[in-house]
Amino acid sequence: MSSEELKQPALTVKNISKRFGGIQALQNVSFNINKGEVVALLGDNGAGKSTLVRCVSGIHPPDGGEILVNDQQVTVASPQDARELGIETVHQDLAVIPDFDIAANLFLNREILHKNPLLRLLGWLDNKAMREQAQISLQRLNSKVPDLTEAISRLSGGQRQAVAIARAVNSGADVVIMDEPTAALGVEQSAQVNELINLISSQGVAVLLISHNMQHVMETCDRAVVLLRGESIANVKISDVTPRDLVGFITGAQRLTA
Ligand SMILES: Nc1ncnc2c1ncn2[C@@H]1O[C@H](COP(=O)(O)OP(=O)(O)OP(=O)(O)O)[C@@H](O)[C@H]1O
Repeated sequence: MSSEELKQPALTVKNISKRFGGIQALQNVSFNINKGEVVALLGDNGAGKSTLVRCVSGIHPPDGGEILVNDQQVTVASPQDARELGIETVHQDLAVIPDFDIAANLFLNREILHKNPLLRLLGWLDNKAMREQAQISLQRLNSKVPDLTEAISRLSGGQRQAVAIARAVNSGADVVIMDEPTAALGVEQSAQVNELINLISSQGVAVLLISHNMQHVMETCDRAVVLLRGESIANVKISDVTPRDLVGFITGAQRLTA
């Protein structure tokens, strides 16, 4: 991807607002993520991060504002809409099915049907094709997972995370949103997930990362957007700030209007 293409916004949110009863969860939040950019979405508990992710991934309709994908205004009325628009979300619970094998999880909701027309009609799946493609997409992510027929329940946290990220990338997503991808992981597994994030961004995928871990943000992200009580109060390049600055924004001690 050329450096010009990398400057194009993959995802833009403009003046997104969302209220739940008496709580203004989001108030006119605006920012964009360029192709190949990794942007951290930061904020204290209750700041509005998950609500924003849910608006962008089609779970909550925003009360107002616009969402643009590749500079085109879109309506994201359901998670299916988000997927079709190239927005994939890796939620904290990962939504993997523990008893299914790796390949089956990679193709969840987009299974490849059997080549034989009669068997297709009966809903038979082409397991061989799914395993072959699963192998290719995990290799593309340099993921060290064991046998693809291994049940997800037998994988480590980092390997499950890799499968969930591979699934998102496998779908050809332009934007991948990750909710606390390393929260439950050890040091080595977190490093693996960081490598995956670097790799997919180098392939032009825009990444929005929710994290409470400032070291992870400093190592992995290009920019940070900070929410405070539903408002965006900072939009900064990581190379311009220290972890202390970020904590200052999160707690509201420092403010820098986006
Ligand atoms: N479905 C809902 N119904 C009512 N209030 C909600 C709902 N979802 C979120 N809220 C409220 O909106 C505000 C923002 O919540 P949100 O979950 O987006 O914050 P967050 O930044 O993701 O926090 P955390 O880091 O704790 O996950 C909070 O006050 C929360 O209680």
